[in-house]
Amino acid sequence: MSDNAAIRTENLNLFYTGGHASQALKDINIAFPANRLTTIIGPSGCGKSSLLKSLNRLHDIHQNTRIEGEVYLGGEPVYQSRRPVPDIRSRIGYVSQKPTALPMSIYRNVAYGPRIHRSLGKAELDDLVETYLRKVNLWNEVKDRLHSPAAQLSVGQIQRLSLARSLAVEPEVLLCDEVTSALDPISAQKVEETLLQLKEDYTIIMVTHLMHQVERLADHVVFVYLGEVVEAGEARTLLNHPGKEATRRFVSGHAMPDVALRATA
Ligand SMILES: Nc1ncnc2c1ncn2[C@@H]1O[C@H](COP(=O)(O)OP(=O)(O)OP(=O)(O)O)[C@@H](O)[C@H]1O
Repeated sequence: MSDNAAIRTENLNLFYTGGHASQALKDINIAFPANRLTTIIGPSGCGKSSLLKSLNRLHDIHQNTRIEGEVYLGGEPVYQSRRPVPDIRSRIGYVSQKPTALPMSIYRNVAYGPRIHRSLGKAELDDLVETYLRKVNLWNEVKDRLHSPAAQLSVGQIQRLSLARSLAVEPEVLLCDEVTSALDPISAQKVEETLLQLKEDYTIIMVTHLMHQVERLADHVVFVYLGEVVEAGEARTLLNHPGKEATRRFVSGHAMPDVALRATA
């Protein structure tokens, strides 16, 4: 287990217990290194998003899931914890593939989380909003219309605003679920550039389908297949010299055998 892990899982299992009961994650033991960008890759339906969401207890909002095992954030348990779940989530930000603006101004989108967690004066909030809009390279585009509805921004701008909103509560870890998949190529490039800057200061864990994005952004890669971690390691090594046959097939673009998950007995 890596000493510099920001977040790690221990014997993590996830079951969907609804009509089509299945085990989506099986005995996941994985460490995500601090201040690195880790991409989670694998064929469609193999459990990438399920793994990402299990890291900040996003499955809690669905009744038909069961989690076994544990996630440790900086050594503290995420599941067997006495802290309220919103406290835990404030330490692990999540940005989804669907760019979403809260129905309020650009300014208030960024100030929303910090206002819940801390009491801040106007000058402090102004500073905070500018800081996080700058961090996501959006400040210059919106500084003259901070109090306009955020919904008036382009989809690509809204995705960078979503990043700013997540970062404004000062998480240690940022989870990104295919955050460029809904964007045009130029907007996607801007988000990628932002992530490259952010990874200096944050632990970023990102699900992506795009191998060229993995090559551009990843320091570390986790390859998931059929709900299991097949292989994880330093990006260049894993991509160029995979240790497992399944990884080699996937990174070289071969079709993978059926990824339908096995039903639980
Ligand atoms: N809420 C749910 N209830 C039941 N099954 C689910 C639920 N969410 C996901 N699954 C199933 O769990 C498996 C893993 O899904 P998941 O979305 O984690 O895969 P993925 O690798 O992220 O896929 P993709 O790349 O297509 O987004 C799939 O078989 C999926 O159908």
